[in-house]
Amino acid sequence: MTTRTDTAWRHGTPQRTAVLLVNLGTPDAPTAPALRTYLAEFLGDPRVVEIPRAAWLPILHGVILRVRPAKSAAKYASIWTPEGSPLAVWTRRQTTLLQGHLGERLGQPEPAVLVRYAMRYGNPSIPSVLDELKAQGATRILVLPLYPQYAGSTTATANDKINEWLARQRRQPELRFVNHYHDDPGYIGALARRVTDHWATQGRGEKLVLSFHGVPERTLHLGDPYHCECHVTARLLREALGLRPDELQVTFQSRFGKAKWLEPYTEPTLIALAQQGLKRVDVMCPGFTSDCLETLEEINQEAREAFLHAGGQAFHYIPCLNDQPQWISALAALAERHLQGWDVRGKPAAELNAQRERALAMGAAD
Ligand SMILES: C=CC1=C(C)c2cc3[nH]c(cc4nc(cc5[nH]c(cc1n2)c(C)c5CCC(=O)O)C(CCC(=O)O)=C4C)c(C)c3C=C
Ligand SMILES: [Fe+2]
Ligand SMILES: [Fe+2]
Repeated sequence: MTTRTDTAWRHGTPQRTAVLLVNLGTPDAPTAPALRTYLAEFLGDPRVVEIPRAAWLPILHGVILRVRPAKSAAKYASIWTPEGSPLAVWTRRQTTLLQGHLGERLGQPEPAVLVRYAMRYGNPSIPSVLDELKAQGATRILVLPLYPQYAGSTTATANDKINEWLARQRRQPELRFVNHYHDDPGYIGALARRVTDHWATQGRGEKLVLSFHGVPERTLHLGDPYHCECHVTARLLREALGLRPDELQVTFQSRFGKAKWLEPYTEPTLIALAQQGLKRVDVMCPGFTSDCLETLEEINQEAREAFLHAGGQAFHYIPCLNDQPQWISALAALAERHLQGWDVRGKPAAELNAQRERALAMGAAD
């Protein structure tokens, strides 16, 4: 329902631009009750589990939410930090760094562009952050998901949540959505730098495995571009590193449920490589822009153990982009390119206000 009164902005309010970083979200604590709340929201999303509600909700509430929270909580406990869940810690840090970077690049001490983050599931929620941005006078919002590859189960559902909020506003901000940046040279360059920095200090493995989060294979046939975008990222990264096709392999992790997901699966591939005599593997997860449960526990703990148990001798995990300076620069450049049409660059807030006041004085605007 539309809000009856909507007086966040008065006549003559200057344009204020914001960048909203959107990430998946994470539980508030590594405990079974916190996991139950988080998983109920996440797995109750029809964009994530595309099974008719009448069939899925009894399974979710009857079986999954009874068993999975405690198991997942134990996994989260193994990666939790004093500052909280790694996904939340890195997302906060990326937000702070991007705010500094954009302020600096746009040449203003007082940020003309506000940078905030919101989580699709859990906290801070998308509607709460949008309310806050609106109250701070953000009349234009650039939505930048922290997912380089587009998927219905990540990018689209975040956009849906934003549009749900928009539908409740009497006076709507202008919105712009970045769909994907899987082939962005800044993103690819930051990934390549991550790998070459690792090789410079740790030497190089016989193969570089790129493990992306999986999705049901069915979504590929239904037209979701995710699979293709993961492969484009991998090819561009391979070219940037000057590797032969056989020196790099794409795999998909985190299968959920019984259906077929994108193949090849990460852990069985690593086991097969070890069994074929591969001694050292380097593993990286380019689809995750922050280290999180799926990289720190599933890859760096579980997959490592499986590879070593199958006869591999060295497993090198290359961390996600996190707060790497090249990555923050790439994000800033990406945001700036999308902000260009909004004419923010080089126009400090003070100048925009002065322009507005001149126009008002001349009676050219209300
Ligand atoms: C990066 C892209 C991601 C896609 C695509 C994605 C699809 C997807 N995920 C699930 C189920 C789960 N994922 C879980 C954790 C999780 N997933 C992503 C990213 C993508 N998921 C991240 C970054 C994380 C980690 C969050 C963190 O807190 O660190 C979980 C929760 C953990 C668990 O209980 O295993 C589930 C469940 C499905 C079903 C799906 C596509 C349909
Ligand atoms: Fe996931
Ligand atoms: Fe997982």
